[in-house]
Amino acid sequence: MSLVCSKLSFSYGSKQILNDVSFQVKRGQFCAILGRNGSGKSTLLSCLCGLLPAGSGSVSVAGQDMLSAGRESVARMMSLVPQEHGEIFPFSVLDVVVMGRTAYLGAMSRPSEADYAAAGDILKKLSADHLAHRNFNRISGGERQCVLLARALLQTRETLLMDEPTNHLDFNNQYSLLSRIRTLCRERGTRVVATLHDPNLARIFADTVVMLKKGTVIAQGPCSEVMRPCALSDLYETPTRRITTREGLELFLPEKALEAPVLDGYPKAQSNS
Ligand SMILES: Nc1ncnc2c1ncn2[C@@H]1O[C@H](COP(=O)(O)OP(=O)(O)OP(=O)(O)O)[C@@H](O)[C@H]1O
Repeated sequence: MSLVCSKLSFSYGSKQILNDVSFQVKRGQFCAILGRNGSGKSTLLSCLCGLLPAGSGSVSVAGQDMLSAGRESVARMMSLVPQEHGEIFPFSVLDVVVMGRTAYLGAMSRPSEADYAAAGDILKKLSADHLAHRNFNRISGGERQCVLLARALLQTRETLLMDEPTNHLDFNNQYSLLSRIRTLCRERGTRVVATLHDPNLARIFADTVVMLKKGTVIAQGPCSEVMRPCALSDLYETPTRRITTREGLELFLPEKALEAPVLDGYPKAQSNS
């Protein structure tokens, strides 16, 4: 019961953005997509859920072909939390979350009390129930991110696509949110495909990683096997070192951080590769 992306390609006009991208994500697994700015991460998410038409290749979820499926069928199998979220009609947060039920409603029907209860329940699980009656346009960027995550979780239990979910979040909330997402997905068996800019967040929270360089997958597999300094040096085109904490946690830093003048006067960082 996997999401299977096979030989997916996409171009904007004559500019090839994705080249034969293939990977799989099982139920309950968190897959991080890593790559430099402009490497095609957001484009990949848009192609997976049919917002952009793939030039070739296939995408299936639990054996169901997503590229030929109708919008509602796709929406029941995949939900996308976008990177940017501008102002919308001044809906309450609860109304925005309940929009996650749209794919399940008939043309003229309205969300039921049960839909609203489920929306409130998801907000509570994300510790965001205090926002329920606020105007969506008047909450902070990080709070909006959380509300759109709640909407996506209400939309489907199958697959969550997240474009830079930590974008608007402070240092503490980045860890809180990813930790909650991982727990929720394990409990519900939801697959997560998330683009991340910080390889350390991927190392801590993801099960698998796909490294995308100029639209081509250069490495993929379990984080513990694939996330090596040489692979990250190649991906980000900057020499990268691994630092292992006393607790055994592996973290990565570009060498330029270790050489930065700010380290003057501090004990030298212990790096082991
Ligand atoms: N509408 C568009 N028309 C033409 N080219 C585009 C369009 N949108 C994006 N691109 C180009 O496609 C490439 C991939 O963009 P994409 O947004 O997928 O990269 P990304 O890896 O998500 O980048 P970032 O990490 O900066 O968000 C970039 O070269 C970008 O300039």
